[in-house]
Amino acid sequence: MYFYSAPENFNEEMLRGKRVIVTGASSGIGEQMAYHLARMGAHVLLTARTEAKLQKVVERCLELGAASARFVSGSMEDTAFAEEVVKEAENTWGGLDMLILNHIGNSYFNYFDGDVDHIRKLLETNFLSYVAMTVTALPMLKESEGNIVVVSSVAGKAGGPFVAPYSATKFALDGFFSSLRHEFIIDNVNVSITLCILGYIDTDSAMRAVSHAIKVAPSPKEECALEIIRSGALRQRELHYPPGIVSGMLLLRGLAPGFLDTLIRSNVVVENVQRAPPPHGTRVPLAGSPGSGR
Ligand SMILES: NC(=O)C1=CN([C@@H]2O[C@H](COP(=O)(O)OP(=O)(O)OC[C@H]3O[C@@H](n4cnc5c(N)ncnc54)[C@H](OP(=O)(O)O)[C@@H]3O)[C@@H](O)[C@H]2O)C=CC1
Ligand SMILES: C[C@H](CCC(=O)NCCS(=O)(=O)O)[C@H]1CC[C@H]2[C@@H]3C(=O)C[C@@H]4C[C@H](O)CC[C@]4(C)[C@H]3CC[C@]12C
Repeated sequence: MYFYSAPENFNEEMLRGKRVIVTGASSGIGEQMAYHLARMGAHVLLTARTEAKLQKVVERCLELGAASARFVSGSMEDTAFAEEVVKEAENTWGGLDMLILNHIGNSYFNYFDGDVDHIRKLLETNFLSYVAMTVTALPMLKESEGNIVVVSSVAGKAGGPFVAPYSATKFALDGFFSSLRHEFIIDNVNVSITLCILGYIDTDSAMRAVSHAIKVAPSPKEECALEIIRSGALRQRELHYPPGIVSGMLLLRGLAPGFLDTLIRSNVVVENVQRAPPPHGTRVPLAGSPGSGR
């Protein structure tokens, strides 16, 4: 069986009255998802660290027609906070229909600097908190036959330069959630898992981090956010956005991985990626300098 009772066509009415958690909702794609869901008449529970931003997003959601909108602020570095957010949904709504896991912690677009603690911390934020929220939400999602939506990246399917810590956390999501999806199907658990494989999107933080060094044009965050909600509601296995570019990359990954690697590197202006000087006597460079042939 491919997937239980997946609807074929998306209709915004599908989200009316649904109870949805969106993480990383104070900016970027998460903020845009909150606005789409509000317009569709959903109940939204939003989370991120910055209370002042969340307050504004909640106000806008109410203006746009959300059935209800509230927020909980805190850091996903702490899995106890991740669980707390889901419990807030349980206490407020008594159930949950859709869990959208979207937040990421700060990282860098540069040569891997050898900082193992940064990877550990990023795994807590970008991966373990996703697992913790899923575990706590599962009884409610089973009850509602709901949806888990996991926002990932092409960097979680194919390695590229300068995103080693980030890429590791996104690959971890694929491994975990793809395995869990099998178990749900084997056990007839009617909870869908949608893994969203995104290319470069024009959010402020992504543009700040990479616009000086990436040759391809970013895709619009508003459309991206709508496609994520749509694919979750349709219970799709994976979303590829923007579709042509991402699906093409994944096809090449199977057919000609070496060629895909060359293509990925050719889209990066390596000269514009400045190697940060290591703090005095602490870090050893792990790769040759740009142009040294490594
Ligand atoms: N933009 C892009 O080009 C791409 C993005 N993606 C994926 O899309 C998703 C959204 O990315 P994007 O919108 O660009 O990112 P943004 O930086 O715009 O948003 C990140 C969100 O996460 C929150 N956040 C940051 N740190 C923490 C933390 N420690 N605990 C809890 N929340 C935190 C931020 O709010 P606050 O600071 O208030 O906590 C913010 O709401 C991510 O999963 C990303 O990997 C995938 C591919 C490409
Ligand atoms: C570097 C980003 C990590 C998140 C972050 O820390 N943002 C704040 C930076 S700021 O302090 O300056 O504001 C990455 C988040 C999304 C990444 C992009 C992505 O996932 C798609 C492409 C994957 C490819 O392998 C490399 C290029 C990407 C556009 C990639 C670039 C790094 C991110 C923007």
